[in-house]
Amino acid sequence: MKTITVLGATGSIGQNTLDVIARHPHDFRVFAISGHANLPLLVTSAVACSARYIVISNESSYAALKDLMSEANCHSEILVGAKALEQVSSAPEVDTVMSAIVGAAGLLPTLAAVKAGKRVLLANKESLVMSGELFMNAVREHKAELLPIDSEHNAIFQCLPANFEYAELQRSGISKILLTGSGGPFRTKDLDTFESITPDQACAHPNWTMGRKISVDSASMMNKGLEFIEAKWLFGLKESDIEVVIHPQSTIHSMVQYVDGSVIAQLGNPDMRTPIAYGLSFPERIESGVEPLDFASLADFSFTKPEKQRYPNLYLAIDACKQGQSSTTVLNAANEVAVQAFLDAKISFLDIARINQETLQQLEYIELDSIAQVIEHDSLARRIANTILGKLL
Ligand SMILES: NC(=O)C1=CN([C@@H]2O[C@H](COP(=O)(O)OP(=O)(O)OC[C@H]3O[C@@H](n4cnc5c(N)ncnc54)[C@H](OP(=O)(O)O)[C@@H]3O)[C@@H](O)[C@H]2O)C=CC1
Ligand SMILES: CC(=O)[C@@H](O)[C@H](O)COP(=O)(O)O
Ligand SMILES: [Mn+2]
Repeated sequence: MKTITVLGATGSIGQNTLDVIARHPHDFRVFAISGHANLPLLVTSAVACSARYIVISNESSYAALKDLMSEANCHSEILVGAKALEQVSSAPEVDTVMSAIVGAAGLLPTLAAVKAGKRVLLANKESLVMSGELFMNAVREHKAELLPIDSEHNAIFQCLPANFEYAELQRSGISKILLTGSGGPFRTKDLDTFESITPDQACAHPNWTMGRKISVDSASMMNKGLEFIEAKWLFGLKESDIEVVIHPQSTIHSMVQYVDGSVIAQLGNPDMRTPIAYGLSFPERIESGVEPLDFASLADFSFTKPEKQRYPNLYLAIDACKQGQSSTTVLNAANEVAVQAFLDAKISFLDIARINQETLQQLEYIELDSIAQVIEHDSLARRIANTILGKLL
């Protein structure tokens, strides 16, 4: 029996995680779940999975949560604040932590799980984008077990040889990592019409059902840029080892190309319960609730290169990755500010890349030698991005 904490339990990944866990009541028990604004779902989830602890970010939600809990006859214990997230991620009873808070807020609780040597199921790609080298050093130092949940990285993990050693592509005969992306809902949309894109249009992903922030990132392909950086740190890659390929059907979740001409791909229906189940049960396999692929009804597989003009955010991210940690931290922060402003209908879809680019230009590159410096630099980038945003309003 494994004991699990689910950070971000009210989100898309969090709910899929609880769904997989509920299918295996003899294998997994839930220790703690966390949520932020969606208190009703937090309470129904806590009742359904019998969570011992519920963690919320803000004291201001406490009274409303208490009321909802007594109405639902929910007996979980409430913990509040950033330190409580770290506490339930590092508690001795916990074996596995699902890191599924969206954005920079996920970094410290995920690191707490790493430092406690847990099995960490990493959906929160922002942790690696913000602090890749420091994060991976902590994984090694504390002997944590880091398993990728992001579908592409989970696919790559499945396609690598079992004896793959970090950064040793040549030794395993690997010539390239092929990172696939759908191209999002605007892959064929006339570029002249981009200024009028609405948040709901951007969130209507052709294949995946996800939270609104990552959905906007998929539409701009910033998601693939963040994943490029994530792949670099997870597997110890050079930028030249990674090629981004548009595959609109999202059936192939990524591939590894070998020097003998073989390409090993991981395929499946676009449903996050597959990588979640793999992370929970690794190295075993468990049932996840995902429908098997029906090859007879699959549409053609197609592949193209991502156009620079259509996806400027992807290329900003690849350039930032080449520059190093300071640039990817700045880009992530600027993008979080810009995407939120777009979702709040304050700026246009095209303004997201404008804010990202200008923030990167305004901040000098510095070495970030500690997590405290990463967080300080993230705050500085948010202030600059907000100033640029203010001029657009
Ligand atoms: N969805 C997907 O299929 C995939 C997601 N990912 C990554 O997984 C992570 C989660 O994505 P997704 O599930 O789609 O996102 P959602 O927006 O659906 O869920 C985000 C979760 O984080 C919580 N949250 C939001 N803000 C804060 C905060 N400031 N402090 C603490 N908790 C907070 C939310 O709580 P509440 O809802 O209660 O406000 C919710 O539980 C992201 O990093 C994303 O990039 C990666 C691959 C695929
Ligand atoms: C499900 C998942 O892993 C997402 O990150 C997905 O990759 C989004 O689709 P895009 O390929 O369009 O970014
Ligand atoms: Mn992904």
